[in-house]
Amino acid sequence: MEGAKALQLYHLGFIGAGAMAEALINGVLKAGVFSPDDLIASDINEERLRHIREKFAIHTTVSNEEVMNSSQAVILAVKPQVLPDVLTPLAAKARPDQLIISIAAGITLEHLESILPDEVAVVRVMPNTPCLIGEGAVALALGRKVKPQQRQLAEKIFEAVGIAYVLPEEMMDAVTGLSGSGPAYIYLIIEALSDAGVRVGLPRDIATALAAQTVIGAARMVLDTGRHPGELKDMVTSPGGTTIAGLHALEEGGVRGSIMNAVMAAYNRSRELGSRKEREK
Ligand SMILES: NC(=O)C1=CN([C@@H]2O[C@H](COP(=O)(O)OP(=O)(O)OC[C@H]3O[C@@H](n4cnc5c(N)ncnc54)[C@H](O)[C@@H]3O)[C@@H](O)[C@H]2O)C=CC1
Ligand SMILES: O=C(O)[C@@H]1CCC=N1
Repeated sequence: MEGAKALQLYHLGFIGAGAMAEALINGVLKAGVFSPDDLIASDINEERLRHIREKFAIHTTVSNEEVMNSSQAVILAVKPQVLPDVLTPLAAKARPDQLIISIAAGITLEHLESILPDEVAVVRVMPNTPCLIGEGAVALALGRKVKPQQRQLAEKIFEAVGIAYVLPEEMMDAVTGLSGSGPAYIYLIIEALSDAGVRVGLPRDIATALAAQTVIGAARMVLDTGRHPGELKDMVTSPGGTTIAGLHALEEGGVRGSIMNAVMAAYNRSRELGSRKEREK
């Protein structure tokens, strides 16, 4: 262990220190819910651990077992394809006073509970990368053994990094298709808007800034006014004006259908990842 607190529990441990773990570590530290001394992370990739240690000054280790043994709550942040193999050898170390949180797309509570000892509490969570800056959209599904205090802990972690809803597990694949994968769809749209700006003569940096701020502004209008997106769209759209010409082009391009297809495709893939046979492909 590098810089460990002997015999003391960490509040939160991460098994897998990749992109999503990094977003969550940054988010909880930035929100001030935990300090670096409260956190520990493990990974098989020592380069990742060095990066995480240098960026956040948290404790790191190559031993997943150490994270399991020393943390009050453990976030399983490895890929769904390897999660069962990572968790199985650690399962016997899990304790009833601990909370196990999986952020792996597709992996069901039933599957996680079947690996862990009977009395251990599990929460399945679908975060997204904007948790990095406290703007995440997160859904939590509670396992059978989760006590009120453990639910509070899970909510505290994820409310610190964005908006967090406790939902029935049946909705988790849908959440994955929408908000879990969704940032990537929006980046693609921002990139396309920026390209379009360059195509009509704007400098790249200005085009990207205008595109990104337009997405932020439009999203804030939806959340802050509570108005239907269609009504807000109509507010932009003058009769015979520029916007309706642009909207017509989007409708001709089938953008609504494409976006719905994207969410459906990610939803279906999340369901596939939940099935053992498909994960092994
Ligand atoms: N990236 C995203 O936007 C989101 C990811 N997720 C979920 O988060 C999980 C992690 O995804 P990412 O961070 O994107 O992947 P990633 O590939 O960036 O991170 C996974 C990390 O796990 C490590 N790892 C692999 N085998 C290990 C082992 N045996 N023990 C310890 N560490 C090991 C890898 O070295 C890597 O650093 C996945 O299950 C994914 O479904 C959920 C929501 C959003
Ligand atoms: O692409 C993936 O599988 C992960 C899960 C949701 C977002 N990224």
